[in-house]
Amino acid sequence: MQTPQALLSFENLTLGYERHPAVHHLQGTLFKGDLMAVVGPNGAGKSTLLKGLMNELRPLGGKIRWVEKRPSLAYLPQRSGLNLDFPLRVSDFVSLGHWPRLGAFASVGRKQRQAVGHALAQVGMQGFEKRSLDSLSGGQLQRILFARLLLEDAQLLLLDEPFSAVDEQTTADLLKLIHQWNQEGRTILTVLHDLRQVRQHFPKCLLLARDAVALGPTPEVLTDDNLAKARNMQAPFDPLAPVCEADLEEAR
Ligand SMILES: Nc1ncnc2c1ncn2[C@@H]1O[C@H](COP(=O)(O)OP(=O)(O)OP(=O)(O)O)[C@@H](O)[C@H]1O
Repeated sequence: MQTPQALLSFENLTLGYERHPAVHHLQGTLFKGDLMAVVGPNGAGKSTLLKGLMNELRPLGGKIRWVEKRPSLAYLPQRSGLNLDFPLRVSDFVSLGHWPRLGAFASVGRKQRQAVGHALAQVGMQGFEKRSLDSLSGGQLQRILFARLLLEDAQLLLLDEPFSAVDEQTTADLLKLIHQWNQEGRTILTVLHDLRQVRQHFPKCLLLARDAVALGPTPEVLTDDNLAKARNMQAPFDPLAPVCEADLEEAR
């Protein structure tokens, strides 16, 4: 078996908003080809961590160290953060997945149109090319978002609650795609709430409750003890709280 190669390390990483931390002093390594779930209570900092990886947030402290150069990244935001209620054609929307590699102003040729058709077929949405986004059901929309991810062809995939409000069959189909991407050597970080799903499909896990409770093989992370710790550590985000208690402690 090959020795796993590190993709990035979190070095005492603190992320937050207006100087108030939402993820504290995170340490750990993500390896190339990891299939990792990020779990924790509401407000634990899971989406914040993905935003940090996307460079949407600058660390308040510490850093993310990419071992080689930053790989290509694709991000699936939480559905609640998306406004897709406009009459864009499905095929035009999925075509946007070509942008990161071709640029926004490149013309879409026959090869790219075929790739759109192929991606739609892979998510079971062939024949939907001309439908408008605002006519789709929630599960169909999620399949379309996955089709766009397919075209992005990124090495690191960040998925924020990809199965929320999605039925069992759609979840099973999308999980299959995630496994396929992983078998192709891509690294996948997925925010999830369903621990049964995590145990069944994600060999590695990061349990967050603003601080990292544990990171490693899923059976070692999702223990009763760790889950109880996560529940106890979870404190509501307080905009009036000191900037970071751990930092204050260090300064004393
Ligand atoms: N733009 C923002 N400005 C200020 N605070 C924010 C902002 N976004 C998130 N927060 C706060 O940061 C904390 C972590 O939020 P985050 O969305 O990362 O949690 P989460 O673990 O993804 O939660 P959930 O499971 O509910 O989606 C929360 O207390 C949240 O209110």
